[in-house]
Amino acid sequence: MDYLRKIENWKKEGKKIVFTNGCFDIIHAGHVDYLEKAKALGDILVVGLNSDSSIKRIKGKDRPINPQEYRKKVLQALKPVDLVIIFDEDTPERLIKEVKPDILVKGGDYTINTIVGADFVMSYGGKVKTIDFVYDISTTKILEKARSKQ
Ligand SMILES: Nc1ncnc2c1ncn2[C@@H]1O[C@H](COP(=O)(O)OP(=O)(O)OP(=O)(O)O)[C@@H](O)[C@H]1O
Ligand SMILES: O=P(O)(O)O[C@@H]1O[C@H]([C@H](O)CO)[C@@H](O)[C@H](O)[C@@H]1O
Repeated sequence: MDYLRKIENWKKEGKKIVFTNGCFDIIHAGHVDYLEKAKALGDILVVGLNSDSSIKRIKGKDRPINPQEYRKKVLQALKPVDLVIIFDEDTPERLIKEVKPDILVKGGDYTINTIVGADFVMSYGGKVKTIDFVYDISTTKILEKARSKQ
């Protein structure tokens, strides 16, 4: 797989790989803050992006608003993001096992115990971190606000 070759090359260059995942349906200030802080924990930021069908299963049939290729395009254009990989399962466990990141990151809505893949990453000495929310915003809140104005 092409993305794994890229990641292997970065590792050979001694770069620290940070991995996170999410839906990133409507990008907001919270996402940007989060991605900047995630990137600052290492050298390369790899983002696992939920496919459309996985979002439908997790968040309901009305989601996502934006299809995966559009979500990927926006995410890839953000400064801290080096690589976006779409995954189709409900959790990124398989992808985390492929990528073997040095640092696994999720938002402050998670604890180390609830982060999928945390045990795996810690098993080889990798680190697991959460990043606190600074902005009180989410894609769901944006949609609720927009719908209430209709
Ligand atoms: N306001 C925020 N501040 C910091 N991190 C955030 C914020 N909102 C989401 N994140 C983080 O961004 C990542 C991707 O989240 P996701 O795409 O599910 O965003 P969301 O806005 O919470 O979506 P939804 O409202 O649909 O659940 C997650 O790790 C999440 O913790
Ligand atoms: O940040 P969210 O929206 O809570 O996380 C989603 O959760 C999914 C999974 O159930 C927990 O890892 C995950 O597949 C998805 O990438 C989102 O992060």
